[in-house]
Amino acid sequence: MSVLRDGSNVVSEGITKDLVQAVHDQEEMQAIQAPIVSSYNERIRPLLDCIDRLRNLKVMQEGIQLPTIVVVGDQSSGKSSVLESLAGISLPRGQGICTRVPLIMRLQSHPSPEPELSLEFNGRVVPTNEDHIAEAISVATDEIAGRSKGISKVPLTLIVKKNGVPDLTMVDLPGITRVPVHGQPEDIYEQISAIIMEYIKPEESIILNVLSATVDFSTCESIRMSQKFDKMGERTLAVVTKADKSPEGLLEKVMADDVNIGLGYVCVRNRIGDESYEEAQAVEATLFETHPLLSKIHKSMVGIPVLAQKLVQIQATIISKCLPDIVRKINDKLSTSVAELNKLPQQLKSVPEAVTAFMRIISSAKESLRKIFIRGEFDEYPDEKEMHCTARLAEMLSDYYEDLQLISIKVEQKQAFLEEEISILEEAKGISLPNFLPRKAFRTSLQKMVMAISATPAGFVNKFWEYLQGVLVPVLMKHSDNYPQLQPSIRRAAQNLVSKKREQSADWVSQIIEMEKLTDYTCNPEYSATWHDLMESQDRFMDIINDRCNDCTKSTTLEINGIGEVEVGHLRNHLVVAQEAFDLKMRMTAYWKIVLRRLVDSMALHLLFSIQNLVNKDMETEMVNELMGTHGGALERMLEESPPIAGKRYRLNGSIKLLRESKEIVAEIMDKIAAYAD
Ligand SMILES: Nc1nc2c(ncn2[C@@H]2O[C@H](COP(=O)(O)OP(=O)(O)OP(=O)(O)O)[C@@H](O)[C@H]2O)c(=O)[nH]1
Repeated sequence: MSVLRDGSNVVSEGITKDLVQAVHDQEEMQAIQAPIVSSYNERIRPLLDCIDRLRNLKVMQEGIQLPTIVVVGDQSSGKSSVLESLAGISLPRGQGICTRVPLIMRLQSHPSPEPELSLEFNGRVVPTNEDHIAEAISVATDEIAGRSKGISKVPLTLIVKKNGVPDLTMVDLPGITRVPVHGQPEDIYEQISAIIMEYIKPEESIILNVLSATVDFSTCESIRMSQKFDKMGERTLAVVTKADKSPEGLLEKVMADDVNIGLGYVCVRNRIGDESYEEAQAVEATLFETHPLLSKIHKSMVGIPVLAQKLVQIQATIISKCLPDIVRKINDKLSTSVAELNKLPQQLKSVPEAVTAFMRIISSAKESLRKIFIRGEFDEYPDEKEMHCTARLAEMLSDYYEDLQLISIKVEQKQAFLEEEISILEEAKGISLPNFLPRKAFRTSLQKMVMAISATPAGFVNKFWEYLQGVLVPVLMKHSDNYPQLQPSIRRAAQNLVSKKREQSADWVSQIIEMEKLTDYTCNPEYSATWHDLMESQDRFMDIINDRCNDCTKSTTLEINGIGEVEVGHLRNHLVVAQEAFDLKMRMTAYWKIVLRRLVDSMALHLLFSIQNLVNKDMETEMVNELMGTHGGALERMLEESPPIAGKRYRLNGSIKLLRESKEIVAEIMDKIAAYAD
């Protein structure tokens, strides 16, 4: 049984299952000395061309991954030498880092005996030839990544059209090194890792892991890295180079498969020094046939021709497997981009068009504001609690009522029971009948209470308008999203409007406070009812302070309905005014309830009225004045498309063009596949 079979036990499903099967089928082929060019190539050539054309179009920029054979390996493991052997050309080779940019190598079998080589990078095509290719790659690398030893993720494409090469596209990546050599940036490892990961992460990538026979595979960085994304090695094929240098134990190493290589191992001996490719091929073939140790390795696992055959097979399988998905993704992305483009605001060409667009912003914003401020519908902002305005406003009003009550209680608790009332009555004394509660005393008491809470309504009004601004501005911004050039003016208009409204509310509140101070009136029958209830405790009160009850010596506390328990013992020194003071206190208590409710009720009506006016009338006027008034010029600004929208339109048009071209390319190949199937 071959190592390949052992190694593939772990593979179970999906693309990788097909891949492993493909490799098995090939293993069964008797023609181990596979001709690099075969009729098989002619079948996969169109598939490969299609993928290469998509790669050239840069369809990957649109997030569409293409099946790619990615060559990874530790530094100097022999990656470039393997590619050279496959392509039969010279690449920059040597000790230390040679590959400094991703090198996309497209090998194409070509009928003419004259090879054609060219490099594509930075939008240019540079023709070259076999004698100068290594030098041309070094020059292009310097141009992309600079002359020092730095690296770059900008790829360089090498097209090799040559008689006898396999139809293959592979990406050679910089070798992994942990220690920066002279002239390399300190973070070279991180930079190289980032590039490698970007290429090997997609499920569509086949990892060609180049391992030197001279090292322990489990210590290779490239194995560690490929296992991060392909833990079971299901899409990893290992090429073991330098078999000639380290033949001892190689068979055992690949048989043991300690590093989980699902797609199997191929051991090779690359060209060395000045050998020609023909010489190198012959030396390799002899080595694996005659070497006492290497000849024991199964023939399906040795030599560059076997590697070429395997890669061609794997590539064909992965491409045909991925193609339907690529077609679907291209179609999906195309319809998403077209829909996004259609959603962009229409490019305005004239002032009437700009006026219409402006009026549309106002009316759509108004409708949203009516929903959230007035009708309490928050379907546009289901999860943003702050935007559920009617509920928040109701909460704010109930907090406001509680605040007013708390302040009133604190004022009452400042002095002992009736002490305040007694002092007011003392000062309100005049030449008049006794036992006749002077109106002046009631007014004084009322004014003191009103003064104590007077700052609260003003504070509440500020808090409310601040909240309203926090809702109004985002709603307006959302509706004017397509015209960012208008947004500063719209924001300013909204802020000005809220300031004006806040001032109006502040004036209204101070008037309300003044009115409450001036007049003590209510038509609410609850006032009299409450006063009567409270006065029911008066007799008991008088008994306690006159010491006329049995238990009065023991306890001088009195329970009053609606007020609670109060200490009255200190009032025995004020027997003359105590009764009047009690009456004054109870009248004030009953009336104050009415005052507080009136303050909250009228605040609610005032605010809702203000909101209605703001949404229905004032907002439009303010916007028109701000945007079209003397400092406006908004309509002219609307005619110039904003840079972000123009940028988005440009980007979407670019994507759509690219995706349409891609769609045509894949449509062609799908037709061909359908023709084959027939
Ligand atoms: N003896 C022998 N030497 C080899 C073999 N393969 C590669 N080499 C030598 O190993 C050295 C490194 O090979 P490269 O192909 O440059 O390695 P690389 O992985 O591309 O190097 P970087 O891109 O710099 O990471 C070169 O001197 C090659 O000639 C082989 O099979 N046998």
